[in-house]
Amino acid sequence: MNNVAHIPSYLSAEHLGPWETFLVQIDRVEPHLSAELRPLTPLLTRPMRALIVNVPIRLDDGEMAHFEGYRVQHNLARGPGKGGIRFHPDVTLAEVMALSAWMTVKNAVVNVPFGGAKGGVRVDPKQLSLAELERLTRRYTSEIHILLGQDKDIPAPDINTNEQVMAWMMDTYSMNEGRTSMGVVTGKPISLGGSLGRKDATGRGVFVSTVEAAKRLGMDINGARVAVQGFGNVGEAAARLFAEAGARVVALQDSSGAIANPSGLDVHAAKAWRQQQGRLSGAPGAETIDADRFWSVEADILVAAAMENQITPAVAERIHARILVEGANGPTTPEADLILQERGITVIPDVLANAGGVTVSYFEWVQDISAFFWTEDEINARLDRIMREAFTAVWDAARAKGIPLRTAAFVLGCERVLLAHKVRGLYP
Ligand SMILES: NC(=O)C1=CN([C@@H]2O[C@H](COP(=O)(O)OP(=O)(O)OC[C@H]3O[C@@H](n4cnc5c(N)ncnc54)[C@H](OP(=O)(O)O)[C@@H]3O)[C@@H](O)[C@H]2O)C=CC1
Ligand SMILES: O=C(O)CCC(=O)C(=O)O
Repeated sequence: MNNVAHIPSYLSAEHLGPWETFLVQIDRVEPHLSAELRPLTPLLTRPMRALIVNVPIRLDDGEMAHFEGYRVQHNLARGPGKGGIRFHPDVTLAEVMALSAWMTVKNAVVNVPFGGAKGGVRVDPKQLSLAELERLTRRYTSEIHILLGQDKDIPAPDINTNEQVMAWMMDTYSMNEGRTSMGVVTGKPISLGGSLGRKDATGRGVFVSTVEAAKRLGMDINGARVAVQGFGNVGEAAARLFAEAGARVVALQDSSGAIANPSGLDVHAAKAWRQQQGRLSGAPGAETIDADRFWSVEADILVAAAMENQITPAVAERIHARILVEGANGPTTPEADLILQERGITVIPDVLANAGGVTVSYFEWVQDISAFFWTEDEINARLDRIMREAFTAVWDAARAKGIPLRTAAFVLGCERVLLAHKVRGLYP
């Protein structure tokens, strides 16, 4: 069956966006699923639940503003919903559906006991004051309250949301419940039941999975040239960890533009500059380059840690790197994926490469529920082990079957999800 042919009635064909990418990925993986589980594939091509909410807030000047928000639970077969909350002007239902579906696959790839969910509000948070952002977060949390709970659906940070936003979400949920619920949100501040290691966890997972790939490809991380798109939670931590391991970070990009230095950038100085100026471009010790030139920079490893659909066919033709690591969700279009494959570029797919964040979110949830907290060394050691094991399982399956890492990761994740459905049994 061609899953792309299946479009839910609430999405128009023109507005499929990243959901179409997900459906193409499912089309590509379906022939490789076991004969026993393949007939259940349609369960993955429809989200289980999608809630659309209006988020009205009073702005500081007394005017009312309305924002559209979403929480989608794609699949709950393996456990409560888990996935981040995005505040961005381009958020759509189709995007949140895709992000929730990638969470389903990702959570299964690293075998954490969660289903897939994701949420978002179509808003440019850079235009809001801190007080407006807090009102928006609290109202959105109240509107999606009916879906939330530590055993139902557990949000976390994503683009433009951080520890403070998670603290407001946890507080709003707790106020509405009349009790303090630590485990309802992860990525919280340490002072509020957050976990050591969560802040860097996604970047750390990106780093660990790249080290594993480099080992198998005979590439030394020490001295390797690395370019990173996105310098937020994921990209900054990844760039820092690569630099600490002796790699040369030769280019960085945020939404303001790109900076490059073939001899290596000072990641700490770039971070300090961005904190002061609110942008990367113009950072000292680097050449500010055209955003499009970023993709042609001579690098061995390219980390995409910004948004979806960044690696288009035109970009895929120009990439120099031997390894593309998807720190972001859905950065590569399905057409570009085929070009990268033909060009022999190893793509470490999002559902594996960026799974470090949700893995430490799982640790945070376990710590909150058991009210017993671990050391950072324990957390990092457990994270590294889970990432290495997941990478090895995906790499070995890809080599054994002669398929790309993305397809192998999807086979692993989708089969775990479909097996849960099969064992639970479908309603007659
Ligand atoms: N946070 C997490 O734990 C996880 C995040 N991810 C994924 O990683 C990606 C990044 O998330 P996260 O780091 O949390 O988000 P942040 O909001 O912390 O950072 C996003 C970064 O991407 C940059 N960016 C946005 N749009 C563009 C663009 N068009 N071109 C270049 N750079 C751009 C932003 O620049 P600027 O600040 O200038 O706007 C910022 O530097 C997303 O795809 C997210 O879904 C995946 C797993 C877990
Ligand atoms: O930490 C989490 O629960 C989810 C993080 C996330 O949104 C993602 O992995 O894309």
